[in-house]
Amino acid sequence: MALRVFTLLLPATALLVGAFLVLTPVSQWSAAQQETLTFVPYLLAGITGFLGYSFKRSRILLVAINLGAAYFLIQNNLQSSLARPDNYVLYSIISLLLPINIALIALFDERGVFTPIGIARIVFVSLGYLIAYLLMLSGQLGYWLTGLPMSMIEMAIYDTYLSEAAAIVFIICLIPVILSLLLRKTHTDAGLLASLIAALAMLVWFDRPLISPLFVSAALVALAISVVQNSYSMAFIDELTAIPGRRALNDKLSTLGRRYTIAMLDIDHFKKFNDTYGHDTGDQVLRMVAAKINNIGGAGKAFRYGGEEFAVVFAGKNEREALTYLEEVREIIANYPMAIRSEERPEDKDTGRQLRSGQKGREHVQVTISIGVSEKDETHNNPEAVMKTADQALYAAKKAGRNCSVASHQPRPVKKPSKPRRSKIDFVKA
Ligand SMILES: Nc1nc2c(ncn2[C@@H]2O[C@H](COP(=O)(O)OP(=O)(O)OP(=O)(O)O)[C@@H](O)[C@H]2O)c(=O)[nH]1
Repeated sequence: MALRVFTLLLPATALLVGAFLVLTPVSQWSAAQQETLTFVPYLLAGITGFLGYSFKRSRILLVAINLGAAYFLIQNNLQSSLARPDNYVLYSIISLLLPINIALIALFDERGVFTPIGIARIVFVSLGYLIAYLLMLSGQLGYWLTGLPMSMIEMAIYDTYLSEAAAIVFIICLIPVILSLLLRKTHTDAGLLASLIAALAMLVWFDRPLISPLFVSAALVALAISVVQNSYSMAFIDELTAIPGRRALNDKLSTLGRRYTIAMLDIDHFKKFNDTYGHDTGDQVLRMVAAKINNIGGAGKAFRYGGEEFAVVFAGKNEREALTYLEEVREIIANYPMAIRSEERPEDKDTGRQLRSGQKGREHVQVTISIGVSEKDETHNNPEAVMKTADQALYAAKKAGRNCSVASHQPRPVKKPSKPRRSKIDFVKA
């Protein structure tokens, strides 16, 4: 899980670090260049918001509005000293609206933009900024200063402008944003966390020249990237196993060169497994098997072909070379004791008795896979033909007793199945 979250956060982290690193060089740009830079966030807010709308990522659209509106107020009303009462009140309002809106957006589910709830959310996110803007225009904001709590008036936490109250709000708002990322593990949630951190950095170092255009731009680009990554995942990554799916396999097959090997892998007696332990435990097994296959050596690329069938493509390798890695992964899976929760007791009485005699609470099951493998040669000289022969070899592996690999050029199992699984089906790990 940690690796997945780390991968999700990688582009956003790179962007924020990049924005921080260019702060000093950018402040040495000419006045005209700096002026141009201040328009970039508007453009990015428009593009990101449009992407969010087009790809039905309403939360992305809402954050783009949130960042865009805050940036508009900063650029138009906060380019003079924060010692002015109205400026400080506006700064304080922005430092509360930004994190609170992001935290609420993190809690929202995805909804259509032009639905009553979608429109209500857009109004809600924009309203605070609109009211603040109108009050600022009327010159009344400064009068509020006397009404603000002391913790907001104290200008500094150490040497930053952020008030203690705003700092506490930021910390509280981090909780739903981080929880949403850990639970949903989506690119959108990674973009939301990046936006919150960018907002915090911008407000903490508020007096640094061009901090707002740079950090708002970094957050908006991170959000736009998250939309693209999300669409890629939906199209190419299998949702259940989180490894590339059939479409990604077709893509890979179209790029193969002169030498390659394709393997087809299938979980043995998976129907019986599902019937015995239930579909949810079956899904758990599929994820475990996919994870092991995905870690295969020899630069093999794993795909979920469909159902309980997987494909591994070895570019630049022959059958013999690929078999070393495939046999390795077959044995890893065969020897892996998968713990299942005790409430997932099998319906089958015999298996249940065997399970109960094992470790209480942590029952272990074990599955095996069969493998068919084939390389490109003169007769099978395109990926479709190679896959077909790999499939025939897989059928031969099933007939030979399962839990073994068969190569198309050598139609006997590479290694005799240590535990043939033709008739007696037993998933319980001894
Ligand atoms: N839990 C779960 N089961 C799935 C999924 N996709 C396919 N299956 C099941 O996989 C089973 C495949 O069964 P079969 O094709 O008959 O093959 P098998 O039982 O594995 O037998 P052999 O391949 O001959 O060893 C079916 O029961 C499907 O319902 C899935 O996403 N989740």
